[in-house]
Amino acid sequence: MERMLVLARHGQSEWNLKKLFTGWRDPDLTPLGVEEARTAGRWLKAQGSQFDVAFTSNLKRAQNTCALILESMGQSGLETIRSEALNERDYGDLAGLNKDDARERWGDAQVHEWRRSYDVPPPGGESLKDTAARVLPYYIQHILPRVMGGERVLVAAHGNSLRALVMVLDGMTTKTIASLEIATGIPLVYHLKADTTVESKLILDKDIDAAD
Ligand SMILES: O=C(O)[C@@H](CO)OP(=O)(O)O
Repeated sequence: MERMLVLARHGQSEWNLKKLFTGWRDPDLTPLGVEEARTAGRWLKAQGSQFDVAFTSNLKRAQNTCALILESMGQSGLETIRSEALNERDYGDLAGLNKDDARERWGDAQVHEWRRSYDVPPPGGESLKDTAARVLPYYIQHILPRVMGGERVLVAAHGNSLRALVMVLDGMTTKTIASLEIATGIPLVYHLKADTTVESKLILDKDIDAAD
């Protein structure tokens, strides 16, 4: 039985381009972000993947990425389930601020701690631990049963909501998670064992031949 789970961060958003903390704000993809999503779909198609169901967040950069991936795989209209549980971490009072300005104001170390530590929340926002506390129950209750039932599942979401998931799948610690970055538009292709742990992981980047 194929237990395939593909995690894809959205393509570049308008606020990624402007280097603004985004969180639950809802900017759209840039033209580059649209292209990244289409390319991800082409890569997945080139390696023979098809999906049975897709999950995405309540934010349009992830929803549009999901739709563009499916479109370039010839799978537009596939069942797609949206949930706020998969949203980006809430960046609280930092949302809308420029990341370079924040580093000047609070210092590199503090800003890095807010962005990448496990349990230090940004002011008024969610830590990765808080984010995991909503992503993981949703994964266990809604996504994992579909994967274990033999369906091929796409999850199009966000840097930090996916870090919460990868932390568990890859068995990372609260320390090693601090150095994990998830690139825009690069799908992570997992196959799971019958006990729900990871059998294989492939990072689908440009080394994969995906000529049109
Ligand atoms: O601003 C955000 O919402 C996220 C993702 O772009 O930023 P960071 O990488 O700093 O967690």
